[in-house]
Amino acid sequence: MYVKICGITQLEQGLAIAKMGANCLGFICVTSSPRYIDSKQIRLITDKLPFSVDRVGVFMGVSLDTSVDEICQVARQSGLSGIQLHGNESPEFCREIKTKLPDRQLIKALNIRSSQELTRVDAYSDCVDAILLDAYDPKLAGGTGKTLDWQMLTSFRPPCPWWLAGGLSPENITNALSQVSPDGVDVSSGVERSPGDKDLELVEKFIQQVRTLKA
Ligand SMILES: O=C(O)c1ccccc1N[C@@H]1O[C@H](COP(=O)(O)O)[C@@H](O)[C@H]1O
Repeated sequence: MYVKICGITQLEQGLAIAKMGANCLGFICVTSSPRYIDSKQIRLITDKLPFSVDRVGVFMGVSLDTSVDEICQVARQSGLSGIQLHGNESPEFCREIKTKLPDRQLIKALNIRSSQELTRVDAYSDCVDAILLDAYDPKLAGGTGKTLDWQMLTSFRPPCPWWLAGGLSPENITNALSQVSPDGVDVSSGVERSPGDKDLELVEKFIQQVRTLKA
């Protein structure tokens, strides 16, 4: 199972988490987030990471008016291998990013309120590499610590890979994975002391639990 640890802001923590066996580190490129990190700081971390570890930037493409070109520029400057779109980006916006950066992994995050909203996935499954499902919050796009209703996802099998996010932690990951079968999991606030400051013990516990359940 693919494990992404998101909201990395410190070099030493990023390197330690890579050593623990995370498949991917996430960097928040949304300026309004308390986990925001700029291109220069991301580059200092990505330059030192092993090539085997993916490095994904999290963006909000439309609602904060970050254009395709700005995202591409940050991706290149930061040495990102992937882009996670966590705003109201359309499938066309995703296609434009994929055309300009064909070699980067593209993940579209959707904040889901109800089982009816799962059909939103259909419009994206042919233009992204993975769909990420996160919980809905009226004020914040992500990093909220809110969980999805896992019960509504027990038979969720989209035509593309999908990752489970939203309020995951070492305490609830076993329960979550006993109900749903994602291709990957993504965690941020559930393994930190304060926004952007990861608790390495919690990160290790989280990764170990996932590896015990799903190799
Ligand atoms: O973490 C943030 O501050 C953030 C800001 C804007 C968009 C997305 C953000 N984080 C993403 O939210 C999910 C779930 O986080 P959590 O585990 O519930 O804290 C995750 O994909 C982060 O990448």
